[in-house]
Amino acid sequence: MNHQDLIQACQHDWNDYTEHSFVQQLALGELAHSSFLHYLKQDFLFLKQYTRAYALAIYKARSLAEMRMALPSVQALLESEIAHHVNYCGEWGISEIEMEAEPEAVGTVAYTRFVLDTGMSGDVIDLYAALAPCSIGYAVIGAQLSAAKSTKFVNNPYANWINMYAGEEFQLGVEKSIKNLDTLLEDIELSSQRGQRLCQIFKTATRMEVAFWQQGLDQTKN
Ligand SMILES: Cc1ncc(CO)c(N)n1
Ligand SMILES: Cc1ncsc1CCO
Repeated sequence: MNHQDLIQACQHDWNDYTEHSFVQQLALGELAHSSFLHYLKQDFLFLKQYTRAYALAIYKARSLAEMRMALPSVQALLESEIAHHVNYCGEWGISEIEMEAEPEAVGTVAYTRFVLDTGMSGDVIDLYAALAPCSIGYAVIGAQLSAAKSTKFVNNPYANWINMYAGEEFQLGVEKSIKNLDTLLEDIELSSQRGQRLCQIFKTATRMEVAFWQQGLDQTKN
């Protein structure tokens, strides 16, 4: 099996995730500031836990080659993506210290602890199945938004966000992660118990992504 099988096994949830109303409104620059700000602060907290999960992938690795697989992601998260969120929040008048002091929303706790628990109680492939919707989904969303004629890049306060996920650094990083995931999945039969379990994990994380967007939208104040 490969990563496409994981997506196809939850195609409906996958579409809800990658075409969510939060994303559509963001592309048009019509998303409420209150929604985006809540999302951005929660996503910062999400990324801290998510980086711990990538570090767990090094701990759970069975070989040096597998240990090396996770390192670029840890680095990209700490030095690039989280830094981007901190800068972004800075522009909106919020400091890193304030962001770290923000309480985690229930959807943030649920998603990150699901990923960490899957990795703690399972093996390294279970962990990668739980990590995968995050990186693959945002790469799909970034590419879709940057290709769509309807996306606004001028007078859109969220243009930076789109450019980051559509940008080469993120896209190439995810391409590499997908190659690694496909290597790990190569010898697993989709219809086997193991294959079905991985589909289940991937689907749960995808549903958590839908809830994460919704958590932002629910903060809409006019
Ligand atoms: C919730 C969530 N999923 C995926 C990404 C992509 O890294 C992110 N920043 N946040
Ligand atoms: C930077 C980054 N963000 C989520 S995953 C990842 C590493 C590439 O998969």
